[in-house]
Amino acid sequence: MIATESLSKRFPRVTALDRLSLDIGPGVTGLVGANGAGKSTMIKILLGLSPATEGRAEVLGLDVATAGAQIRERVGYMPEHDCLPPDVSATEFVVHMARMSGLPPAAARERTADTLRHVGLYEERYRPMGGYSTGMKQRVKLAQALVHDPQLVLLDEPTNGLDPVGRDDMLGLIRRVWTDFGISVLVTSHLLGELERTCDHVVVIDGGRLLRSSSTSDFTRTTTTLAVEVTDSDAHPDGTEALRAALTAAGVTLHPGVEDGLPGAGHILLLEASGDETYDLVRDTVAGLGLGLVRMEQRRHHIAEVFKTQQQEQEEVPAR
Ligand SMILES: Nc1ncnc2c1ncn2[C@@H]1O[C@H](COP(=O)(O)OP(=O)(O)OP(=O)(O)O)[C@@H](O)[C@H]1O
Repeated sequence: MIATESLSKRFPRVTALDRLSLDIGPGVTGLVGANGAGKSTMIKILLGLSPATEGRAEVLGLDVATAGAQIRERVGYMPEHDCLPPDVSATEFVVHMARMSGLPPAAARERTADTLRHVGLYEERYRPMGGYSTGMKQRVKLAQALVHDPQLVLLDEPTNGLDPVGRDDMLGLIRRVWTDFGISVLVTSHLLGELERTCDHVVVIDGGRLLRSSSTSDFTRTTTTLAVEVTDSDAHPDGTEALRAALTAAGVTLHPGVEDGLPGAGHILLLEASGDETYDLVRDTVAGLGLGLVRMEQRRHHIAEVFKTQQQEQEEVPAR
């Protein structure tokens, strides 16, 4: 879908992208980085709106330097900032964008109604957009990116300004753009955690440089850490501590501290699972103590943890 080779963009004072080489396939891909990392610059280059200083990039097999107009016919774009005219309704605006993309009037109206319904805008779509909430505006911006049935959409910070519920809704919609319509997505965010559930692949950039590009499952691969939560009992008013003592005596390595568990149950113990025998040992120990087993699960990495580790490693490299 997208391939870049040693792509750089230098402004007089800042290098926004620094020799970035990427290969992004179909599905939902997250482009993540702190503010100023170069995400918007990358999107503008991919759309053929801003020339790269060096290197090359292809979108859907088309060269961004020479085929910008063809790329924009096949790619939808949701800009980061508010760009909606306040006096027109969502329907008028999205029909206009559909017509600009070359759809005939009847098809433009039909696609607009379908797309606005898909993003969850119903009666409100006839009201002027100036009175819309941020969430509604983000939905209109997403709708106009989808209305001409592109093969790929580039979404720049679509969850910006949304509260946690609005953010979850938007992430669900983005996921469905791929699963329901087969339209690939490149979505930028400065929040790593968001992308974990939404994306198949994550690209992390920092200061215009590639930190990591891999599938989300590689980021969140399972660890050898086992999380165990038990109930208390009359004989063991602190079931968690009783289990900790019994497992330590049985030679299991436990991580220090406990995490909060489910309301009404105990805390969560974290221990090293050397193999299946650890599972059996935990089960038998819990049963032997007469406690209830609430959970026993293998922990997964969170993307943010992996990212933190990488940053720490880089910071720990001694200066030469
Ligand atoms: N037209 C420009 N002229 C000069 N510098 C620019 C220009 N556009 C972007 N930059 C600089 O390039 C760097 C990358 O900016 P970019 O907007 O791509 O970052 P970003 O990751 O999208 O962050 P944000 O989410 O805050 O927009 C920043 O340091 C920015 O100040």
